[in-house]
Amino acid sequence: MADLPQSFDPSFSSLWWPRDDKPATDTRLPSAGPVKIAVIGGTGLYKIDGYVPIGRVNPLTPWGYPSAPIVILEHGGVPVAFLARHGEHHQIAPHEIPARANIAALRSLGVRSVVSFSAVGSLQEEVRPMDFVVPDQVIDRTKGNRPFTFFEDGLVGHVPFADPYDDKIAQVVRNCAQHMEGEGVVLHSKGTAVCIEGPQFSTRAESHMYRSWGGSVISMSLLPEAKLAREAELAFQVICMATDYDCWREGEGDVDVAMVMARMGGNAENARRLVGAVLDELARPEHADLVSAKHLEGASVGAVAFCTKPEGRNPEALKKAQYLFPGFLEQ
Ligand SMILES: CSC[C@H]1O[C@H](OP(=O)(O)O)[C@H](O)[C@@H]1O
Ligand SMILES: Nc1ncnc2[nH]cnc12
Repeated sequence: MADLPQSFDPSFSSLWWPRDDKPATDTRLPSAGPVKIAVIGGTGLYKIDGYVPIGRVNPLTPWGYPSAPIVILEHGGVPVAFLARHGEHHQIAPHEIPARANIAALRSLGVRSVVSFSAVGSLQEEVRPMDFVVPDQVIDRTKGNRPFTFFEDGLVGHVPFADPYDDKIAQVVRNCAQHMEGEGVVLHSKGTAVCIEGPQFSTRAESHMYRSWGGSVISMSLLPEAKLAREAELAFQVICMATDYDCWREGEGDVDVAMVMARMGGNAENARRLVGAVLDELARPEHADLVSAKHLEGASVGAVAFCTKPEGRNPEALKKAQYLFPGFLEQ
């Protein structure tokens, strides 16, 4: 059996077994302690340079397996978990992403802060392809087909979501990008993201409508990851990279996959450098509380405890929630 981190709850040890039932012999978990920081990579970001892979884990959560085995990377003694949102071969469509398993699996490893990465269309002239955007708002245009909450089936919880992303992580990203301005990194420090259902791109009428709503960028993967991270008390921020002007801009080709891939490829180096700089910064001791998401601790327990009375709580739903929060609402 693989070495487990000190903080790891042994009752979940059997979950550290790869999907194909092969022993996790390639898993050497970090000596530096629990893995607190994770990166979720989207289109075009399938690895992070400068980090050494030291293990792969594939936890079976009450919501199934994550999109891909989670790769544990290490750099300067700091462990980071990396998860490919669309699977290792980009074989999972946005509406098929097992977002609950992804977030739950990361949390089960000790992760408390997540930097997510998304390829997006630009809805504003000034957000040029290759620019980065750190959104502070999101408009949900998914169709309710995707699982978007951990609290259901006899356990109700309503967490605040007025500010869907984590401004403390966003500030770290902004500072890092500022230092990289002369090196071709252009970052817009705020913005409203629109998350559509996909997998088809938008119609021209929709694209114009999203612009009129004040949307800055558009993607298919910004939600429900963020909602679930909030419920799981993880500090979560998405970094977007514009790859196209969707289909609203006259004289510009309408978005297609080849365009997205080409622009991601063209700017992949900057994306990796930005993510690397953010991780290095987050690893500094002054960000220890942020990385541990101390500012979110207890929010979900409260959100449920005030809602569903003890006699109405479904034991099965409670057991699932206890995977996220061991001891959750135990009498
Ligand atoms: C391959 S184009 C559409 C695809 O790109 C974005 O992916 P991600 O956000 O994971 O980087 C978009 O959301 C779609 O999934
Ligand atoms: N125009 C677009 N719409 C939705 N998702 C995208 N990902 C990249 N470009 C996109």
